[in-house]
Amino acid sequence: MDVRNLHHAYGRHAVLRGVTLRLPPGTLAGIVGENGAGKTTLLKILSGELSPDRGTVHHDGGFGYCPQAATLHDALTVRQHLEYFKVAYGLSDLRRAEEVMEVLRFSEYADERAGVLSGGTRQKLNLTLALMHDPRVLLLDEPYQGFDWETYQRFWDLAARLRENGRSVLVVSHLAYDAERLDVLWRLDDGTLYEQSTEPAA
Ligand SMILES: Nc1ncnc2c1ncn2[C@@H]1O[C@H](COP(=O)(O)OP(=O)(O)OP(=O)(O)O)[C@@H](O)[C@H]1O
Repeated sequence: MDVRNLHHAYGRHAVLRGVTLRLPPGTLAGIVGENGAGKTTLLKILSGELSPDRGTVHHDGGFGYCPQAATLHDALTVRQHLEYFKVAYGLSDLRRAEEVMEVLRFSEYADERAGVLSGGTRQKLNLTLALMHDPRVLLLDEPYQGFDWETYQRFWDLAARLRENGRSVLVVSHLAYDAERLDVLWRLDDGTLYEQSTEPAA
């Protein structure tokens, strides 16, 4: 994914003022920024949901987008969500979805309706839906929100595996999480990205 000089404003409020980044295959990258810094705006532009005022986004091949607010249908079960997305993605089976569910340990919820799931389990489903077609580029907005510690660790194992398989993963969060797991970390501040060290603090 190659992103050049993105600018975006809501009315007179300039949120992005020249964002440039490159995500080569096999990269695990992070963007942190305070509330309102423009992280979601940037992800919406990268995913194509929003057109930038200026700048370009190039990527070759499919991508998965895990938005901050889970877009689930409360009346449908977990399995029905998977079947729906299987058709939408044109997949022949649910093998990959089942693998992700195993890793995140929520296979036993397959027949539960989304409306009765806990926040963390909803987020697991949200993540599975973004990953089940094995996209080349993954855009994840606060992906571990509501996860307990063990699930949080499993999330990072999953991200590391994707990276080993040549996928590009971009994790966006307001927290300066475990930076040493990342190849590159940027801070979004005042509409621009600043590269941060990923070395553990001494
Ligand atoms: N549709 C919109 N119309 C007008 N202003 C908006 C709109 N969406 C976002 N904004 C404003 O743009 C700024 C950036 O919002 P954005 O949601 O991208 O930030 P964020 O970094 O994702 O924040 P958070 O960490 O709180 O989720 C905020 O000041 C927000 O109020």
